[in-house]
Amino acid sequence: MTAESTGADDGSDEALALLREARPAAASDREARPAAARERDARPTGEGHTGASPSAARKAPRPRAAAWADARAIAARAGRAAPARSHRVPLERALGEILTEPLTALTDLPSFDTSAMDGWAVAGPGPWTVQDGGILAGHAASGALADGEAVRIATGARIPAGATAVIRSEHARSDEARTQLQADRVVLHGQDIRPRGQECRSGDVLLPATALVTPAVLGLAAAAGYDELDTVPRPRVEVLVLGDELLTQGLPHDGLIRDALGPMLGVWLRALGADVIGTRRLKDDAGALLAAVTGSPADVVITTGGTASGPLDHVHPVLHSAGAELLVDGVAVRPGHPMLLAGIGVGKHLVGLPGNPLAAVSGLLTLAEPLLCELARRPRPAPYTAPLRNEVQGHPHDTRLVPVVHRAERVVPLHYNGPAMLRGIAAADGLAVVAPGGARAGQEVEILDLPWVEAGSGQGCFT
Ligand SMILES: Nc1nc2c(c(=O)[nH]1)N[C@H]1C(S)=C(S)[C@@H](COP(=O)(O)OP(=O)(O)OC[C@H]3O[C@@H](n4cnc5c(N)ncnc54)[C@H](O)[C@@H]3O)O[C@H]1N2
Ligand code: MOO
Repeated sequence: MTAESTGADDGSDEALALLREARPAAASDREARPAAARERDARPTGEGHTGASPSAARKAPRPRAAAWADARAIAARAGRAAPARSHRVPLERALGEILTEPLTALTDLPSFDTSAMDGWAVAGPGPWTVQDGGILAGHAASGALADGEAVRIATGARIPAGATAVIRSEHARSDEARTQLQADRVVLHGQDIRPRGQECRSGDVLLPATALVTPAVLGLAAAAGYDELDTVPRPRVEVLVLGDELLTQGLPHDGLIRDALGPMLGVWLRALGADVIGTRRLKDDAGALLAAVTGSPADVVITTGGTASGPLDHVHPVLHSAGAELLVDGVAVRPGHPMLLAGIGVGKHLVGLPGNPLAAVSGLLTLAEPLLCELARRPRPAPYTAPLRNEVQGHPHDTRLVPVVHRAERVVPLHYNGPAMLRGIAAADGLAVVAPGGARAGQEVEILDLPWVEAGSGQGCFT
């Protein structure tokens, strides 16, 4: 490995480091492990869960991991295959959702002939006799103008019947008595009048169904008379954070560690367009997990941890008990290879993210992102590539996802990209997809943008 290359963090580096140290596990190390972990090792196999035995799940041969691109395609297909849904929501709740009905104008726009400028409405050629008063925006129709008459008018006000043009205040002069008006320049017929229906006629299709509701679409919908819109609801997501070893505050102690995923995933999922209905922390208890999974009202349940084959890794046996269909069971990607995707009912899915935090991010972007995007019927961001500034060492047969930051037309692979680390991804603005075998400096690699730095996909930040 060159000084600038980044290692294949498939766990082998950590394993080699341990071997090199050749240090027998000290009794104090063993004792420092959480009581729950000691208990879980001591527990007879199969205890503490309902349904299929974890040991059976452990011993059953696992199917071959899906290739990374195949796993994403399967997740996307699962989302597309879910039954189409639509709801009617007030405008302000529709932002970031996809229209299920065309946006058809409910009115002409403008809905009346409108003054485009502050000035005078005039009828026929000048000079004009100025009428008393004036017409302001929001006022009902005023009296008609006869040829040779003018009246003060504000931008946005209704053009009186008979008016043939608007003259801007700065382009005309009235006499001292303010009864006669003279134009400073040629007055063109219809100038500075926005005619009714200039932008659209009632019934015109302004946007097709499938359009993304952006802030501008909300403005257009309001202008065109809408109070509510028919859209694809955001997929409802519930996050279940598993692990007896997790603390929700304070410093790590006695083998317990802070939960890094609970604070991260809910907001990340919202940035991916999900309606996160809750984040629950569960102990390593198969019964509790089964109840949480089968009782969840969410369209997508996201679990963290428990995907591997340790004694308290309950996700597989619980899915078996729940009669789930495993669509992806392991992905040839580092980190994150134990990630999984299962169908848990009509239109309902579970994404099992591995517990190691960067591995969980990998699962989020590999499986949850395409699934959620398709469930919400949102367009997938177009894939793009960027050249690497530095060589990245590859995994022999798995894809690697490596945190990178864009710098001067290139992407710089970041250190601290081990499966249990968040330091690299916290400084990153994307993940480079490095094919098995690695990539040279200068080589183009696919980049997965992080949702808050996404540019050009039209979905904005934290929608
Ligand atoms: N025999 C094998 N063991 C493991 C394999 C394997 O292939 N064979 N794969 C390793 C890999 S890779 C990963 S990733 C993990 C996945 O494990 P689980 O999904 O079962 O997750 P846990 O065992 O519950 O946790 C793993 C690790 O992550 C920490 N963790 C869990 N949740 C959180 C959280 N919310 N915040 C911060 N850290 C968390 C946990 O304490 C563990 O250190 O399995 C390997 N083992
Ligand atoms: O590397 Mo594991 O794949 O930590 O998820």
